[in-house]
Amino acid sequence: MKQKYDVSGMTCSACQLAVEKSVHKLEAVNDVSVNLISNTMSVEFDDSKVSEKDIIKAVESAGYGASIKGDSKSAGKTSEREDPYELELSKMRKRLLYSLIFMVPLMYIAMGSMMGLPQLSFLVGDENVLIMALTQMILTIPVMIINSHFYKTGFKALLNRTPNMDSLIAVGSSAAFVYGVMVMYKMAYGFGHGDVASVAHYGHDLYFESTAMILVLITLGKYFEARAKKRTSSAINSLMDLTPQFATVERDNEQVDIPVEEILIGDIILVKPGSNIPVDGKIVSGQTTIDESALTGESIPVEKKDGDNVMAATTNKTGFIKFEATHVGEDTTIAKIIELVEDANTTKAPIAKLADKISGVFVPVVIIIAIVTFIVWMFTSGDVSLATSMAISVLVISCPCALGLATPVAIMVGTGKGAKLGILFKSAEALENLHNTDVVLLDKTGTITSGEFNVREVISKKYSEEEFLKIAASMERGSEHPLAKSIVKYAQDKGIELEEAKNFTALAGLGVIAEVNGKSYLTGNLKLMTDEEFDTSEYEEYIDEFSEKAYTSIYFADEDSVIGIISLSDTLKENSQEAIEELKSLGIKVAMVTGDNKKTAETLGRQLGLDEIYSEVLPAQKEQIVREHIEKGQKVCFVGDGINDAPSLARADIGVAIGAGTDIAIESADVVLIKSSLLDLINAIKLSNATIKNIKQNLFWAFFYNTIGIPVAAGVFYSSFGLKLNPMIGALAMSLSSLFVVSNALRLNFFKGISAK
Ligand SMILES: Nc1ncnc2c1ncn2[C@@H]1O[C@H](COP(=O)(O)OP(=O)(O)OP(=O)(O)O)[C@@H](O)[C@H]1O
Ligand SMILES: [Cu+]
Repeated sequence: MKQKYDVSGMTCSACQLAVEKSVHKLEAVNDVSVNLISNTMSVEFDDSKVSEKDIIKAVESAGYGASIKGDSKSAGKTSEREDPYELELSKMRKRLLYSLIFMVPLMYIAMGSMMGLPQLSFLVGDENVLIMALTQMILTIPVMIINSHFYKTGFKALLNRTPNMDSLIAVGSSAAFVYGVMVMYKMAYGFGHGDVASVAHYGHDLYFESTAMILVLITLGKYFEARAKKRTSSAINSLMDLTPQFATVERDNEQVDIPVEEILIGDIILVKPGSNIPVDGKIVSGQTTIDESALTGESIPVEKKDGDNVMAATTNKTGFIKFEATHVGEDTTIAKIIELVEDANTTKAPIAKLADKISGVFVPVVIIIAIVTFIVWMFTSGDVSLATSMAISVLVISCPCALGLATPVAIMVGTGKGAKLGILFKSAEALENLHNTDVVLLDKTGTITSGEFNVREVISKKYSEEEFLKIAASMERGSEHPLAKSIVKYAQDKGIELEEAKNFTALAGLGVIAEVNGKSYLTGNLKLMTDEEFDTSEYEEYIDEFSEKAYTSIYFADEDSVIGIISLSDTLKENSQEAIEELKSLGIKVAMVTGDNKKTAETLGRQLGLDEIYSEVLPAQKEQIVREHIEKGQKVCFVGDGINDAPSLARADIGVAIGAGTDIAIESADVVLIKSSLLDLINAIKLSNATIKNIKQNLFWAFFYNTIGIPVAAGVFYSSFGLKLNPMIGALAMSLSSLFVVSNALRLNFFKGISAK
């Protein structure tokens, strides 16, 4: 089974890896991936062999907290939704403020005298140097206490032998503090032996202010980072905000306002014009127009009356309606969309693998480099102060978070942006891979065309039109196929009374067998007719003529012979032509794969300028075609909507389902286009491209920063260029570097898709 957990206490990608490793060690855990941005973990495990308790324990043994996602009462509920980022931010704001109370005087004492600022008399002069040092130490300790979480998590992780970024900060800042204390001992020794002059110069390299400054700067950096991270989830939050928190419900003939999460299925809900719909349901009285753009992208409001469905998060425009709740809580359409997007963020993009590997060994390697730096400078210069300062700089300048954040933060913004545009990516991998597409295979009915057929010709040489339609529509009533639905509707509109069909059997990709009035009938395409050895020549001339117009014709036969045909036309979706041209201009091959007959398919295919056309394919053959393309080494994207497309959607490198399609198609796909427009396929590909570009920039930056930063901090350029970094500058650089990554990812919010002309 698959389960999601909330994980608390993680600060950087080393933590993430520690959790993953610890959980992966459990037997019967097949897959685990932790997301640092959403602080979630998704685990796939065999629940007959490991329990959820074991998993939670494993996370705890790595030093972090875990709870099952959605376990806490408030999870997923609109009104009680707490903002974890806001909590974190207010905590850090407090820490910063309290730290400043001690930081300001500390910096004044430590740096002020060098800048010639007036100082308290008991702190100046060689004879007072010990008092000055003591004062600095006393001011530093509170800052360390206020920011002690770095030490708690850092040292704990170090002891767990999974050091993380906090370990670096903890070791770096406490090394500076310990050094300061040691210097004070030396001073005291000097004083005790009457050697005041020789110890006075120590007053300038105590590093107490570095200890405090490192802590404050990193907290400050984390604060800005959290603020930026908060914005990365803004797209999802704005989706959540579309459902109102309260609703007016009729209970015991009284109207009561209750929180949305208390609405039960069957409740009658009242909605005034201008309000958003709280849950999914069916109108029982009133009529109105509803703006469904948030969910379907369709900007023209839809007329709704008695018996029509309404969806949560859409806006009631004009009328007052009462509706009955049919789906509440996690079952509403909007909740499912949000869950999809959130789920995508618990998966890992393949491009993150390298960064993950590196950040797994990053911290120990940095600690080793720091030790080597210290030893080398000790031996070459003999200056403890210099060696200490360099080693500390190495520790605090190294930034594993920039590496770890590079991918997930961009995926977060990318999937959120996608959701806003009506493109749902179900996994990070889908968002990453889509941009590599070589060939797009498009299903015809419902994908390129609207799938809403119009009956054009009804021809029967055996029965009157009415008699024939009666048989045809009666048999088709049991079918889900768009062709069938249109025929039924056509007959009903003509006022034809339908019969009960018996022994209904659907033949996927071929047609239908059913009994009407005790007689058995068959309907379907030419292939079905030839398979059953029916002579179709009587209708050939009509079929040929209608195929030229890209009509789809189906045959009807009784036990003896063909009794008639019905020809239907489908309309191209508004943007299909434009979308196909765009795809080709992106250098992607476009093919159509359809169950429809050859002539109809080719007429349409020529019209659209498709590269390849596959017609009269059975559902299993569709999947076969996908496989053949994959075997040729192409990255295949399949776009479809029907039940018969599900295997192909699952097989393709990327399966894209049309939002208006069947549930099973949506289930099998990696990407869902809510607005059901092919133009969004272009947007999805372009968004994938933009996201990957962004990730690459982030990764480049993170690698570049560390490969330059660490050597500079280690003093590699000190001897030749005199380049030496103060630990405080190191801490500042480190804060800025992860902030850079997050800010860069936020630029993805400016992505603009093409929209319908
Ligand atoms: N209920 C039905 N009644 C009559 N004919 C049917 C029915 N279902 C399928 N057929 C026939 O089988 C053919 C193939 O159907 P299938 O569902 O595989 O693809 P399609 O809907 O035509 O197109 P696409 O593959 O592009 O979605 C149809 O074109 C039609 O001729
Ligand atoms: Cu960092």
